[in-house]
Amino acid sequence: FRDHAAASSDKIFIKATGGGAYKFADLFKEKLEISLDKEDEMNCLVTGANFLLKAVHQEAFTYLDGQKEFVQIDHNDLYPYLLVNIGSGVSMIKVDGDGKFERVSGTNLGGGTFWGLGRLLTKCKNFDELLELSHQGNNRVIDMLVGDIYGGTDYAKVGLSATTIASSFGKAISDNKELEEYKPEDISRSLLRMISNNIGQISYLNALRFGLKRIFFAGFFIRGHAYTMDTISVAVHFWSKGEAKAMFLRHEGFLGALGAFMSYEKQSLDGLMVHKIMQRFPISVSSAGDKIYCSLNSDWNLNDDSIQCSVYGT
Ligand SMILES: Nc1ncnc2c1ncn2[C@@H]1O[C@H](COP(=O)(O)OP(=O)(O)OP(=O)(O)O)[C@@H](O)[C@H]1O
Ligand SMILES: CC(C)(CO)[C@@H](O)C(=O)NCCC(=O)O
Repeated sequence: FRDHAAASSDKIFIKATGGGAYKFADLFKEKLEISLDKEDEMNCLVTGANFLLKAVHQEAFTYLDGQKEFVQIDHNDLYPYLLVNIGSGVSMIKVDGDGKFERVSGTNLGGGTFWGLGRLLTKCKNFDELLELSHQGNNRVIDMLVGDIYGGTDYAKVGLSATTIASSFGKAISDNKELEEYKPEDISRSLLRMISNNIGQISYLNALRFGLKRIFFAGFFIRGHAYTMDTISVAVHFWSKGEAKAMFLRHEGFLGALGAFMSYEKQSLDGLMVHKIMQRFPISVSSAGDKIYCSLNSDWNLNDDSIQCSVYGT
Protein backbone atom coordinates (compact mmCIF):
# COMPACT_ATOMS: atom_id res chain seq x y z
CA PHE A 1 0.00 0.00 0.00
CA ARG A 2 1.34 3.40 -0.72
CA ASP A 3 0.65 7.04 -1.31
CA HIS A 4 0.45 7.41 -5.02
CA ALA A 5 0.80 11.15 -5.07
CA ALA A 6 1.79 13.41 -2.25
CA ALA A 7 -1.18 15.64 -2.91
CA SER A 8 -3.71 12.87 -2.29
CA SER A 9 -2.15 11.32 0.78
CA ASP A 10 -5.35 9.56 1.86
CA LYS A 11 -5.60 7.51 -1.30
CA ILE A 12 -4.81 3.85 -0.96
CA PHE A 13 -3.22 1.91 -3.79
CA ILE A 14 -2.56 -1.77 -3.73
CA LYS A 15 -0.65 -3.81 -6.23
CA ALA A 16 -2.75 -6.33 -8.11
CA THR A 17 -2.17 -8.57 -11.07
CA GLY A 18 -4.02 -10.86 -13.47
CA GLY A 19 -7.43 -10.34 -15.00
CA GLY A 20 -8.93 -9.57 -11.59
CA ALA A 21 -6.92 -6.37 -11.37
CA TYR A 22 -8.90 -5.12 -14.37
CA LYS A 23 -12.19 -6.86 -13.74
CA PHE A 24 -12.57 -5.83 -10.11
CA ALA A 25 -10.92 -2.40 -10.22
CA ASP A 26 -14.22 -0.52 -10.07
CA LEU A 27 -15.57 -2.74 -7.30
CA PHE A 28 -12.51 -2.15 -5.12
CA LYS A 29 -12.78 1.56 -5.75
CA GLU A 30 -16.48 1.74 -5.02
CA LYS A 31 -16.71 -0.56 -1.99
CA LEU A 32 -13.31 -0.12 -0.37
CA GLU A 33 -11.99 3.14 -1.78
CA ILE A 34 -8.89 1.30 -2.86
CA SER A 35 -7.27 1.80 -6.24
CA LEU A 36 -5.63 -1.19 -7.84
CA ASP A 37 -2.17 -0.57 -9.19
CA LYS A 38 -2.04 -3.03 -12.09
CA GLU A 39 1.07 -5.09 -12.63
CA ASP A 40 1.54 -7.30 -15.69
CA GLU A 41 0.51 -10.90 -15.03
CA MET A 42 3.36 -12.68 -16.85
CA ASN A 43 5.94 -10.33 -15.40
CA CYS A 44 4.62 -11.03 -11.89
CA LEU A 45 4.62 -14.80 -12.44
CA VAL A 46 8.23 -14.72 -13.58
CA THR A 47 9.33 -12.37 -10.79
CA GLY A 48 7.62 -14.60 -8.24
CA ALA A 49 9.15 -17.79 -9.65
CA ASN A 50 12.66 -16.35 -9.91
CA PHE A 51 12.44 -15.06 -6.36
CA LEU A 52 11.24 -18.39 -4.95
CA LEU A 53 13.78 -20.43 -6.87
CA LYS A 54 16.64 -18.26 -5.67
CA ALA A 55 15.58 -17.33 -2.17
CA VAL A 56 13.69 -20.27 -0.75
CA HIS A 57 15.55 -23.35 0.32
CA GLN A 58 13.91 -26.53 -0.97
CA GLU A 59 11.40 -24.69 -3.13
CA ALA A 60 11.52 -27.00 -6.15
CA PHE A 61 10.99 -30.73 -6.14
CA THR A 62 10.34 -33.65 -8.44
CA TYR A 63 7.52 -36.09 -7.84
CA LEU A 64 7.76 -39.61 -9.20
CA ASP A 65 6.28 -42.87 -7.90
CA GLY A 66 4.92 -41.08 -4.86
CA GLN A 67 8.38 -39.80 -3.93
CA LYS A 68 9.07 -36.12 -3.44
CA GLU A 69 12.68 -35.19 -4.04
CA PHE A 70 13.94 -31.66 -3.50
CA VAL A 71 16.09 -30.20 -6.26
CA GLN A 72 19.20 -28.15 -5.55
CA ILE A 73 18.96 -24.97 -7.59
CA ASP A 74 22.25 -23.61 -8.85
CA HIS A 75 21.72 -19.84 -9.05
CA ASN A 76 24.32 -19.60 -11.79
CA ASP A 77 22.66 -22.26 -13.88
CA LEU A 78 18.97 -21.53 -13.47
CA TYR A 79 18.18 -20.04 -16.87
CA PRO A 80 16.72 -20.72 -19.29
CA TYR A 81 13.74 -22.67 -18.00
CA LEU A 82 10.10 -23.21 -18.91
CA LEU A 83 7.53 -21.98 -16.41
CA VAL A 84 4.13 -23.60 -16.78
CA ASN A 85 1.44 -21.79 -14.84
CA ILE A 86 -1.75 -23.80 -14.53
CA GLY A 87 -4.61 -21.58 -13.48
CA SER A 88 -7.97 -21.51 -15.24
CA GLY A 89 -6.00 -21.58 -18.46
CA VAL A 90 -2.35 -22.51 -18.89
CA SER A 91 0.55 -20.22 -19.77
CA MET A 92 3.95 -21.49 -20.82
CA ILE A 93 6.73 -18.99 -20.38
CA LYS A 94 10.35 -19.30 -21.43
CA VAL A 95 12.36 -17.55 -18.74
CA ASP A 96 15.84 -16.29 -19.60
CA GLY A 97 16.59 -14.13 -16.58
CA ASP A 98 15.15 -11.52 -14.22
CA GLY A 99 12.55 -9.67 -16.25
CA LYS A 100 13.62 -11.55 -19.37
CA PHE A 101 10.95 -13.86 -20.62
CA GLU A 102 8.59 -14.74 -23.46
CA ARG A 103 5.19 -16.39 -23.26
CA VAL A 104 5.83 -19.07 -25.85
CA SER A 105 2.66 -21.09 -25.61
CA GLY A 106 -0.42 -21.96 -23.62
CA THR A 107 -3.48 -24.11 -23.62
CA ASN A 108 -7.11 -23.46 -22.90
CA LEU A 109 -7.43 -26.93 -21.40
CA GLY A 110 -6.47 -26.03 -17.86
CA GLY A 111 -7.64 -25.99 -14.27
CA GLY A 112 -10.85 -24.25 -15.28
CA THR A 113 -11.60 -27.08 -17.69
CA PHE A 114 -11.09 -29.68 -14.99
CA TRP A 115 -13.24 -27.84 -12.52
CA GLY A 116 -15.88 -26.76 -15.05
CA LEU A 117 -16.37 -30.14 -16.69
CA GLY A 118 -16.04 -31.89 -13.33
CA ARG A 119 -18.78 -29.75 -11.86
CA LEU A 120 -21.12 -30.53 -14.73
CA LEU A 121 -20.38 -34.24 -14.84
CA THR A 122 -20.23 -35.08 -11.14
CA LYS A 123 -22.44 -32.41 -9.51
CA CYS A 124 -19.62 -31.70 -7.05
CA LYS A 125 -20.17 -28.45 -5.23
CA ASN A 126 -16.56 -27.43 -4.77
CA PHE A 127 -13.12 -28.02 -6.19
CA ASP A 128 -11.75 -29.81 -3.13
CA GLU A 129 -14.60 -32.30 -3.23
CA LEU A 130 -13.88 -33.05 -6.90
CA LEU A 131 -10.17 -33.47 -6.21
CA GLU A 132 -10.88 -35.66 -3.20
CA LEU A 133 -13.14 -37.87 -5.32
CA SER A 134 -10.37 -38.43 -7.85
CA HIS A 135 -8.35 -40.18 -5.09
CA GLN A 136 -10.82 -43.02 -4.96
CA GLY A 137 -11.59 -43.30 -8.66
CA ASN A 138 -10.38 -45.64 -11.37
CA ASN A 139 -9.86 -44.01 -14.74
CA ARG A 140 -9.84 -47.37 -16.56
CA VAL A 141 -13.59 -47.54 -16.18
CA ILE A 142 -14.08 -44.70 -18.67
CA ASP A 143 -10.77 -44.27 -20.48
CA MET A 144 -10.06 -46.47 -23.46
CA LEU A 145 -6.64 -48.04 -22.95
CA VAL A 146 -4.24 -49.40 -25.54
CA GLY A 147 -5.01 -52.84 -24.07
CA ASP A 148 -8.74 -52.34 -24.71
CA ILE A 149 -7.97 -51.82 -28.36
CA TYR A 150 -5.26 -54.49 -28.67
CA GLY A 151 -7.06 -57.32 -26.88
CA GLY A 152 -5.26 -56.86 -23.57
CA THR A 153 -1.73 -56.71 -24.94
CA ASP A 154 0.88 -53.97 -25.34
CA TYR A 155 1.52 -52.39 -28.71
CA ALA A 156 5.17 -52.92 -28.01
CA LYS A 157 6.41 -52.19 -31.50
CA VAL A 158 5.74 -48.47 -31.03
CA GLY A 159 6.40 -48.40 -27.28
CA LEU A 160 2.80 -48.34 -26.06
CA SER A 161 1.97 -50.47 -23.05
CA ALA A 162 -1.47 -52.00 -22.56
CA THR A 163 -2.15 -49.58 -19.70
CA THR A 164 -1.44 -46.40 -21.67
CA ILE A 165 -4.56 -44.32 -22.24
CA ALA A 166 -5.38 -44.52 -25.93
CA SER A 167 -8.44 -42.29 -25.69
CA SER A 168 -9.60 -40.34 -22.65
CA PHE A 169 -13.28 -41.04 -21.97
CA GLY A 170 -13.23 -43.38 -25.01
CA LYS A 171 -15.05 -46.23 -23.29
CA ALA A 172 -18.14 -44.07 -22.91
CA ILE A 173 -18.74 -44.44 -26.65
CA SER A 174 -19.57 -48.10 -26.56
CA ASP A 175 -20.48 -48.71 -22.92
CA ASN A 176 -24.08 -47.79 -23.58
CA LYS A 177 -24.28 -46.28 -20.11
CA GLU A 178 -25.91 -43.05 -18.99
CA LEU A 179 -23.91 -40.47 -17.04
CA GLU A 180 -25.61 -41.52 -13.79
CA GLU A 181 -24.29 -45.04 -14.20
CA TYR A 182 -20.68 -43.88 -13.92
CA LYS A 183 -19.25 -43.24 -10.49
CA PRO A 184 -18.35 -39.57 -9.95
CA GLU A 185 -14.96 -40.67 -8.58
CA ASP A 186 -14.11 -42.48 -11.85
CA ILE A 187 -15.17 -39.46 -13.89
CA SER A 188 -13.08 -37.16 -11.73
CA ARG A 189 -10.05 -39.41 -12.03
CA SER A 190 -10.31 -39.62 -15.84
CA LEU A 191 -10.78 -35.89 -16.11
CA LEU A 192 -7.79 -35.13 -13.91
CA ARG A 193 -5.66 -37.54 -15.87
CA MET A 194 -6.79 -36.10 -19.21
CA ILE A 195 -6.02 -32.50 -18.25
CA SER A 196 -2.73 -33.22 -16.44
CA ASN A 197 -1.50 -35.52 -19.19
CA ASN A 198 -2.22 -33.00 -21.89
CA ILE A 199 -0.48 -30.18 -20.00
CA GLY A 200 2.53 -32.40 -19.37
CA GLN A 201 2.74 -33.30 -23.04
CA ILE A 202 2.41 -29.75 -24.41
CA SER A 203 4.92 -28.51 -21.85
CA TYR A 204 7.47 -31.07 -22.82
CA LEU A 205 7.01 -30.31 -26.53
CA ASN A 206 7.61 -26.63 -25.82
CA ALA A 207 10.69 -27.38 -23.76
CA LEU A 208 11.93 -29.45 -26.69
CA ARG A 209 11.10 -26.65 -29.11
CA PHE A 210 13.41 -24.25 -27.28
CA GLY A 211 15.94 -26.76 -25.98
CA LEU A 212 15.03 -26.17 -22.33
CA LYS A 213 16.27 -28.64 -19.74
CA ARG A 214 14.03 -27.62 -16.88
CA ILE A 215 10.27 -27.33 -16.63
CA PHE A 216 8.73 -25.86 -13.47
CA PHE A 217 5.01 -26.33 -12.95
CA ALA A 218 3.03 -23.89 -10.83
CA GLY A 219 -0.47 -22.44 -10.47
CA PHE A 220 -3.34 -22.99 -8.08
CA PHE A 221 -4.56 -26.03 -10.00
CA ILE A 222 -1.78 -28.24 -8.64
CA ARG A 223 -2.37 -27.63 -4.94
CA GLY A 224 0.31 -30.16 -3.99
CA HIS A 225 -2.02 -32.91 -5.14
CA ALA A 226 -0.10 -36.18 -5.50
CA TYR A 227 -2.04 -37.65 -8.40
CA THR A 228 -1.91 -34.40 -10.41
CA MET A 229 1.85 -34.13 -9.95
CA ASP A 230 2.34 -37.80 -10.65
CA THR A 231 0.39 -37.62 -13.91
CA ILE A 232 2.25 -34.52 -15.11
CA SER A 233 5.57 -36.16 -14.20
CA VAL A 234 4.69 -39.38 -15.97
CA ALA A 235 3.61 -37.43 -19.08
CA VAL A 236 6.89 -35.51 -19.17
CA HIS A 237 8.84 -38.71 -18.53
CA PHE A 238 6.92 -40.60 -21.22
CA TRP A 239 7.20 -37.99 -23.96
CA SER A 240 10.83 -37.16 -23.24
CA LYS A 241 11.72 -40.85 -23.01
CA GLY A 242 13.13 -40.15 -19.56
CA GLU A 243 15.26 -37.16 -20.70
CA ALA A 244 13.29 -34.44 -18.89
CA LYS A 245 11.87 -34.16 -15.39
CA ALA A 246 8.89 -32.15 -14.27
CA MET A 247 9.55 -29.97 -11.24
CA PHE A 248 7.03 -28.44 -8.90
CA LEU A 249 7.14 -25.46 -6.57
CA ARG A 250 6.15 -25.51 -2.93
CA HIS A 251 4.52 -22.08 -3.20
CA GLU A 252 2.95 -22.94 -6.54
CA GLY A 253 -0.27 -20.91 -6.23
CA PHE A 254 1.17 -17.56 -5.22
CA LEU A 255 3.68 -16.61 -7.91
CA GLY A 256 1.61 -13.77 -9.32
CA ALA A 257 0.73 -12.30 -5.93
CA LEU A 258 4.36 -12.54 -4.86
CA GLY A 259 5.56 -10.87 -8.05
CA ALA A 260 3.05 -8.07 -7.60
CA PHE A 261 4.14 -7.61 -4.00
CA MET A 262 7.76 -7.50 -5.04
CA SER A 263 7.10 -4.66 -7.43
CA TYR A 264 6.78 -2.43 -4.31
CA GLU A 265 10.51 -2.82 -3.98
CA LYS A 266 10.95 -0.54 -6.93
CA GLN A 267 9.32 2.28 -5.01
CA SER A 268 10.33 4.14 -1.92
CA LEU A 269 9.31 2.38 1.27
CA ASP A 270 8.52 5.80 2.73
CA GLY A 271 5.39 5.74 0.64
CA LEU A 272 4.03 2.59 2.25
CA MET A 273 0.90 3.25 4.22
CA VAL A 274 0.11 -0.07 5.81
CA HIS A 275 -0.67 1.73 9.07
CA LYS A 276 -3.38 3.74 7.36
CA ILE A 277 -5.15 0.78 5.87
CA MET A 278 -4.89 -1.10 9.18
CA GLN A 279 -6.48 1.83 10.98
CA ARG A 280 -9.24 2.04 8.49
CA PHE A 281 -9.85 -1.71 8.14
CA PRO A 282 -8.76 -3.49 11.34
CA ILE A 283 -8.42 -7.26 11.06
CA SER A 284 -8.26 -9.96 13.64
CA VAL A 285 -6.24 -13.05 12.92
CA SER A 286 -6.64 -16.47 14.45
CA SER A 287 -5.37 -19.88 13.53
CA ALA A 288 -6.64 -23.43 13.71
CA GLY A 289 -4.64 -26.41 12.53
CA ASP A 290 -2.80 -25.50 9.36
CA LYS A 291 -5.10 -22.64 8.48
CA ILE A 292 -5.01 -18.96 9.25
CA TYR A 293 -8.33 -17.15 9.54
CA CYS A 294 -8.59 -13.42 9.02
CA SER A 295 -11.74 -11.59 10.01
CA LEU A 296 -12.14 -8.09 8.69
CA ASN A 297 -13.96 -6.28 11.53
CA SER A 298 -14.70 -3.35 9.40
CA ASP A 299 -17.07 -0.54 8.75
CA TRP A 300 -16.82 -1.40 5.08
CA ASN A 301 -19.94 -1.12 3.14
CA LEU A 302 -20.22 -4.87 2.59
CA ASN A 303 -23.20 -7.08 3.06
CA ASP A 304 -21.44 -9.51 5.42
CA ASP A 305 -20.24 -8.51 8.88
CA SER A 306 -16.88 -10.09 8.27
CA ILE A 307 -14.90 -11.83 5.59
CA GLN A 308 -13.20 -15.11 6.36
CA CYS A 309 -10.19 -16.19 4.46
CA SER A 310 -8.13 -19.25 4.98
CA VAL A 311 -4.57 -19.79 3.93
CA TYR A 312 -3.04 -23.23 3.78
CA GLY A 313 0.27 -23.51 5.53
CA THR A 314 3.09 -25.41 3.86
N1 LIG B 1 -10.60 -24.07 -3.83
C1 LIG B 1 -10.60 -23.94 -5.15
N2 LIG B 1 -11.68 -23.40 -5.79
C2 LIG B 1 -11.69 -23.26 -7.13
N3 LIG B 1 -10.69 -23.64 -7.92
C3 LIG B 1 -9.59 -24.17 -7.35
C4 LIG B 1 -9.50 -24.35 -5.93
N4 LIG B 1 -8.30 -24.89 -5.66
C5 LIG B 1 -7.66 -25.06 -6.82
N5 LIG B 1 -8.45 -24.65 -7.86
C6 LIG B 1 -8.04 -24.74 -9.28
O1 LIG B 1 -7.34 -23.57 -9.56
C7 LIG B 1 -7.79 -23.01 -10.79
C8 LIG B 1 -7.60 -21.51 -10.74
O2 LIG B 1 -6.24 -21.28 -10.53
P1 LIG B 1 -5.61 -19.80 -10.43
O3 LIG B 1 -6.33 -19.06 -9.37
O4 LIG B 1 -4.13 -19.98 -10.35
O5 LIG B 1 -5.95 -19.28 -11.87
P2 LIG B 1 -6.67 -17.99 -12.43
O6 LIG B 1 -5.90 -16.83 -12.02
O7 LIG B 1 -8.14 -18.02 -12.20
O8 LIG B 1 -6.49 -18.36 -13.97
P3 LIG B 1 -5.62 -17.73 -15.12
O9 LIG B 1 -4.19 -17.91 -14.71
O10 LIG B 1 -6.00 -18.55 -16.29
O11 LIG B 1 -6.05 -16.31 -15.18
C9 LIG B 1 -9.22 -23.47 -10.90
O12 LIG B 1 -9.65 -23.48 -12.23
C10 LIG B 1 -9.17 -24.85 -10.28
O13 LIG B 1 -8.80 -25.82 -11.24
C1 LIG C 1 -5.58 -15.75 -20.49
C2 LIG C 1 -4.65 -16.10 -19.35
C3 LIG C 1 -3.26 -15.59 -19.66
C4 LIG C 1 -5.18 -15.36 -18.12
O1 LIG C 1 -4.45 -15.65 -17.00
C5 LIG C 1 -4.66 -17.62 -19.05
O2 LIG C 1 -5.92 -18.05 -18.73
C6 LIG C 1 -4.11 -18.47 -20.22
O3 LIG C 1 -2.94 -18.53 -20.43
N1 LIG C 1 -5.01 -19.17 -20.98
C7 LIG C 1 -4.64 -20.03 -22.08
C8 LIG C 1 -4.77 -19.28 -23.37
C9 LIG C 1 -4.09 -20.03 -24.53
O4 LIG C 1 -2.89 -19.85 -24.74
O5 LIG C 1 -4.76 -20.82 -25.17
